Amino acid sequence: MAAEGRTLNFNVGVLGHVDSGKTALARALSTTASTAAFDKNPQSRERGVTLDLGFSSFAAPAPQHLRAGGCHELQVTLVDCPGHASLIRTIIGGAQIIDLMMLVIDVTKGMQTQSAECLVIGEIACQKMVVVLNKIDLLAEGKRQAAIEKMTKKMQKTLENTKFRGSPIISVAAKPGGPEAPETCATEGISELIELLKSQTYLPTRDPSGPFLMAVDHCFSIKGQGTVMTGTILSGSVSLNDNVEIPALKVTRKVKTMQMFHKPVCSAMQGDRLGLCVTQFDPKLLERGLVCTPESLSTIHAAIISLKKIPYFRGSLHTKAKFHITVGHETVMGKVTFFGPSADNSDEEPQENCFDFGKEYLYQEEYLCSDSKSSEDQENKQGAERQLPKQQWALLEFEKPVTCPKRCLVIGSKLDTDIHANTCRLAFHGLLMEGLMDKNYAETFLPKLKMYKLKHKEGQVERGNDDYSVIGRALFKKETNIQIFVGLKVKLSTGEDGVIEGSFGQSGKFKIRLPNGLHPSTKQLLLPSSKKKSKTGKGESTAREDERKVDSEPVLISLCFKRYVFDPQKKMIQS
Ligand SMILES: Nc1nc2c(ncn2[C@@H]2O[C@H](COP(=O)(O)OP(=O)(O)OP(=O)(O)O)[C@@H](O)[C@H]2O)c(=O)[nH]1
Ligand SMILES: [Mg+2]
Repeated sequence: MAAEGRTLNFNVGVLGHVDSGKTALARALSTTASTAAFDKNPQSRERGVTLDLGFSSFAAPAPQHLRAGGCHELQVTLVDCPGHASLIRTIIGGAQIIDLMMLVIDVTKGMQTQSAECLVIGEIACQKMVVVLNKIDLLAEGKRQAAIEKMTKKMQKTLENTKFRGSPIISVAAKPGGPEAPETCATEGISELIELLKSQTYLPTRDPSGPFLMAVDHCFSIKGQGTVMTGTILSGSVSLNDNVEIPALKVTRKVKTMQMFHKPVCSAMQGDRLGLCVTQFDPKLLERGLVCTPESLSTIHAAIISLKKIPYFRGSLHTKAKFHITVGHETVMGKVTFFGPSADNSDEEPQENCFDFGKEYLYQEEYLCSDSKSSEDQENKQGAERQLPKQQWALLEFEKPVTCPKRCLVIGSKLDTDIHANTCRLAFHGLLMEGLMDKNYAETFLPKLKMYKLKHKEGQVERGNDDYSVIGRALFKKETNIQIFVGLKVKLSTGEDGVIEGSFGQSGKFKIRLPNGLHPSTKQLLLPSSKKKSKTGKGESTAREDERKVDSEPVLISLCFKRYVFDPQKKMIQS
């Protein structure tokens, strides 16, 4: 192997709006490539392992810039992404394996809803992109060049605000004449695209450490040998005789043989496309799925993620709302609870790698973002109090358990949105910080999550009782058990600090003890006669107004406390 150099498997995702010609393009690429002159090795033409629908590949001698890195053969695996709902899963599933994304645009239509969604996914999951303007044969002959240039400019502008600014844009006709045209009809621009793809390849960082995880896209059995799973290694590495687990079937099997590029190998690692032959199991039970180091995946019922809203998502993100949540390779419905740093930690720098259970967190009714405000407004000093936290989290509670790797990518979307509604269905993306494996997490785990709500109640002083106590009202409902509030501190709008001493008579009234007594001025305010005294005025209108103000403005009582959302005792806490 060493003498002939390495073969690099480079994974290219083919994404785009429905009918933009992704499948046609993948087909044109693999056909053109395999019949092209550079494919001298007859062995590399034939397909050793049957590739599942959506996967195709072509081989080529490695371009010069890869040779320097010790790689002599290049295999490009095209991951042709199918329709909408499954698209999101496929991409997230392959997020770690797609080294480059081809965004296919129907040149007669330009950016469409799903093209935009693909761009969003690309921004989350991919590093590099090539835009392919397809169907140029549909442009009127005489105006073709001008139309291509116009669309190219438009696309450049679209990419301007993304991390793909300046990505190459190329125009092709993958299937000139459309579905009715004979298969032999000559394609346009495909060889140029292959050259472009080759020039865009790079030596991806592949990490053999950590648990082995492979996304299986095809599974079949070979008589007398075992069951073969083909797929792409998402993380870690695997060697002959390793035990691997198929979590969906809850079985463990031994690796008997392995093949890469039709050749037997003893080990393989992240990014490789592999055929893995293990001791027999019924291949029908696993069409697509995962195979991994035993017990390296966990099945979780809920999760804590760190997340960001996808700016193109027009809806708001409300606590208690339900989303389709893609966790690793599975998509389930889940309920979301948003939270952010506590008031004292709001300035803290984001922690991407861990979630600190020692800290306190502030419950949020919704994800906080600057959407509705202009960015100018945000910079404005006046907007300082609305300053956004640097990091926000969510608790996800799944309708059914999901099996996923640690730290996997999480995407929340509204897949039930009408696909013709022309809106981005992807709502947020994040990283799994903590998976909750216990089915009874609500009792066993959530109480450890110190997420609190700040509560503020306001009432009024009805009258003074004596120099050291007043009677309050309107702070509680009639039926509230005031007993549980006894001992809590309150503050009067006139400045005095007090403590709730107990209920007073019926109808929710209560007594407040003021350890430092009432201010003389407050006493004056609360005098029952103060209302009547006001008729003695000397005609000064301002004085009268003042008095009227006094009459109409009662002394307010404010009660502030915090309560941990998951505290089973619902204790009220004051600092
Ligand atoms: N005229 C013309 N038609 C094309 C071209 N490429 C694809 N088509 C046609 O466009 C239609 C859609 O092509 P597909 O390759 O199935 O598109 P897709 O993007 O894979 O579609 P989905 O997988 O359903 O999202 C088919 O009828 C193709 O024949 C092209 O270059 N020119
Ligand atoms: Mg297709």
